[in-house]
Amino acid sequence: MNTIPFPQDRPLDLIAIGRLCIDMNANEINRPMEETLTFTKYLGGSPANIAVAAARLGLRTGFIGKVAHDQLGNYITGYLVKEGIDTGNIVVDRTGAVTGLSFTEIKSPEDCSILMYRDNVADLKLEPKDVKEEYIRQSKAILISGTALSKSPSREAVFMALEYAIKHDVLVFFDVDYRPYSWNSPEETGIYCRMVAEKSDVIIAGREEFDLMEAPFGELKHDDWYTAETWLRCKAKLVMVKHGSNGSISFTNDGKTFRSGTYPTQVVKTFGAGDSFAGAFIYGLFQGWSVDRCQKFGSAAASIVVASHSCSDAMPTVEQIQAVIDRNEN
Ligand SMILES: Nc1ncnc2c1ncn2[C@@H]1O[C@H](COP(=O)(O)OP(=O)(O)O)[C@@H](O)[C@H]1O
Ligand SMILES: O=C(O)C[C@@H](O)[C@H](O)C(=O)COP(=O)(O)O
Repeated sequence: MNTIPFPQDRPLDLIAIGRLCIDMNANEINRPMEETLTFTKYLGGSPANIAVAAARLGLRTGFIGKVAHDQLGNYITGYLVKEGIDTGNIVVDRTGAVTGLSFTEIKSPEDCSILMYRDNVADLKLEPKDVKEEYIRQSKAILISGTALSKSPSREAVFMALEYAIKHDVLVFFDVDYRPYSWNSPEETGIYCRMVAEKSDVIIAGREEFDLMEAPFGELKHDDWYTAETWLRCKAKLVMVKHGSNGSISFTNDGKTFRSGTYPTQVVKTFGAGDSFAGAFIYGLFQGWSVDRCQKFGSAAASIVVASHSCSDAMPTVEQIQAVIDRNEN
């Protein structure tokens, strides 16, 4: 039996919901932002990156989101169409909201940061009425990105999607994707993310992100086993804790634990690791692979993306990921 039992006979594998943005990645790497002169534009936003990763690997992927009514909004939708992602449920904002921008600073391979411009962004204007029950029931799984919970009406739209997913046995992936800039306080983040995590089938997050959700449960434990126990007691079938360059550890509701290290690579920048990891990991679960194998596959995908300049554009194919695994096993 598969670790994760997906519903069968649905035209779509995965629908991502949330942020559709632009990454402006510094061309002059190993310099602070103040001295960076030029940037290259890419599709960005964590769920958008994961959707691209999944589609490149062959999953039938769709998206629920809102884009600005301008050239950047057109660019985003056009990019997704080129990747074979269904954009029929991406709505164009008519309130004058703008596209979220992420300017990346690559000071060194270990020292990277992101400067986000996210005031009045179109993605957070997604409304409950933009989320169609009929669309969600056509998919085997949805992917919720935590940042979409940071403001209304996007927050309510996500809860709507979550309820439709549960009603139609659509599997729920939750990637916490904590971006402090989007939230009023860590407490607010913890409360809303916890409400989704409690109803999710697979939770993917870093140590700090789990800590945010676990804070009100008592003294913070910063402990992966405590995390597993907390969330597997709810609805989760699988809990994935990411530890950056130290790899990841996952726990399943049949009591198993899996660890993965990382694949050696020439790191250009650190961001994009999580999204490529999630996309490839999710793909593996769809193939019915063991969690162990999915985790390695995710890790190999991340090693390719951290060695590249972009996130979305660099998402690898199955063959490219397999080549990394083979190279390191021989
Ligand atoms: N420097 C690195 N080299 C190779 N693989 C990496 C590196 N950093 C992260 N990874 C891989 O990507 C996964 C997710 O990375 P992480 O940094 O935890 O996510 P996020 O980008 O969401 O913070 C890790 O578990 C690991 O497999
Ligand atoms: O999510 C964003 O808005 C920015 C991303 O597009 C960016 O490339 C990034 O930070 C990727 O995140 P990660 O995979 O969690 O490192």
